[in-house]
Amino acid sequence: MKVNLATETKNILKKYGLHLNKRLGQHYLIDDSKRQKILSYADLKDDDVILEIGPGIGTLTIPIASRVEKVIAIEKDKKVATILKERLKDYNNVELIIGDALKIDFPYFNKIVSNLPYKISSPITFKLLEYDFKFGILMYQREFAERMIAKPGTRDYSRLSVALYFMANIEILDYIPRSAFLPPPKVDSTLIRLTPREKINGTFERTCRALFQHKKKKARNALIESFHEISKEADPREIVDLIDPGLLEKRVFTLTPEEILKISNELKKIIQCH
Ligand SMILES: C[S@@+](CC[C@H](N)C(=O)[O-])C[C@H]1O[C@@H](n2cnc3c(N)ncnc32)[C@H](O)[C@@H]1O
Repeated sequence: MKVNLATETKNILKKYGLHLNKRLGQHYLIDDSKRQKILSYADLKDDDVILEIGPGIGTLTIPIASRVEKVIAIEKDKKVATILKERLKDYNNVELIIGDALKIDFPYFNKIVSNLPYKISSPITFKLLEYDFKFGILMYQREFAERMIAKPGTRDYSRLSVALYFMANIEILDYIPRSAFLPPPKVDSTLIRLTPREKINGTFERTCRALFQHKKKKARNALIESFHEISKEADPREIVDLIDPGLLEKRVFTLTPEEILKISNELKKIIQCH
């Protein structure tokens, strides 16, 4: 049966007198065919425990809850959560946590399915990747998704692209136009599958941070200028001069993730011996 998700959503908002708050990224999905796609990519199984960040009024939560063992839904907005609680009264397999997903330790989950609030895209992605799970079906602002998968030498290549290159496998699944949301945001969205790979170490993270503060400079200058991000004790020039000079001559935005890893491994060894 074809569901008119737009009418259903408008009716719920009207019934509860809810005004959506753009600052909380409250753009609710109203395109049922896109919702079905998300659910199908999630490949839901009876024994799945699904984490959902920002369930809103339950557009994804309710159909997910009817197919899996458990849903953990974390919603920051108390008023929205009250509506969701009411809508979920016939479901005893949803743990609704009211709070900021960035500040809460996640209970066990094996998959995450979320239409994310875009403001927290970066910190929530890194937080998620601290956990072990099978995969996530996640909606991001299109520009952010492009930065996630950007290649060296391109405009979008960033600290995020380098870290995620090692931490996750990212596949673009679909593009979602702004008209699929109520109210329509100013940007289009991208649906991705994110599959965790390896965890990265602290030195690598700090090296990326130092380098990408000066994306267009040569690696040598970037490292010296932001060496405080890596170590406060060692003398920057003394340390940096011990790194492979071929790498130091390259501009930061042209370094491949493997080259950045090499720099960070060399730095780690040198600092340990110092
Ligand atoms: C883009 S809407 C998605 C709503 C619904 N899942 C959908 O697909 O229509 C994002 C939701 O995240 C909530 N939110 C915003 N910041 C949050 C945070 N830090 N932690 C948890 N929820 C948050 C918003 O209140 C909003 O309900």
